[in-house]
Amino acid sequence: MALISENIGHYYKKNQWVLKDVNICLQPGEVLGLSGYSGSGKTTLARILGSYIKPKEGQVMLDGKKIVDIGFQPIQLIFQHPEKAVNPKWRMRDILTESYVPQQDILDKFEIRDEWMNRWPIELSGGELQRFCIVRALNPNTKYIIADEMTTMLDAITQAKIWYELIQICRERSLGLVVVSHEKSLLNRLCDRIYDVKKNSYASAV
Ligand SMILES: Nc1ncnc2c1ncn2[C@@H]1O[C@H](COP(=O)(O)OP(=O)(O)OP(=O)(O)O)[C@@H](O)[C@H]1O
Repeated sequence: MALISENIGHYYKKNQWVLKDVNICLQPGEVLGLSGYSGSGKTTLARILGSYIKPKEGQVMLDGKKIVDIGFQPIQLIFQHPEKAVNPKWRMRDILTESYVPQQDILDKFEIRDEWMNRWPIELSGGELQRFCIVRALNPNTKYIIADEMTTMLDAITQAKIWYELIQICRERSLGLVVVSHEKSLLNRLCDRIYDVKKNSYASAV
């Protein structure tokens, strides 16, 4: 069930192309990095891959088919700012279980404590909240995860723990993972391949 972007092009202001002729193929279980300087279009591409933005040119295909907007989305995005990705009027238990009920072992892996379940989002730290967003994205029907600067605001130890667990789960379940980051060292450590958004080309992770 490959995730393929065919000749993607996008602009926000007419004819000022942010992306042009982007062709990406991501296989299940593969970890792909998106690199590029600030403003090069990484987030734009991530949102196109996750069907948050319809590109001006080209299309995204999953398993040879166009992605439909209705129903559960098999491509899940995780954003840099978890507080913007949750409903502030919902308690954490409801946020977590909106689309499925995670098993205890996955909550343990991400060190999500039972006492947090009755809290409101504002009563958790950014790192705690992000762990809920990650587990929420790991619905059994998820096929691809797109993580856009997901751990940028976390300390190095928490960052390392989260990536370790997420990559293990992705490998076990054969989920494709797109890691968007401006940190080349992080991408080199995590990814099988890296796509440079501005150069429109792949470079092998070293
Ligand atoms: N909604 C929008 N309307 C207009 N221009 C936008 C919009 N979103 C992004 N842009 C512009 O498109 C370009 C690419 O932005 P994008 O956020 O995709 O880059 P990025 O590589 O993710 O940057 P960063 O690393 O700083 O987050 C930038 O010049 C940005 O100003």
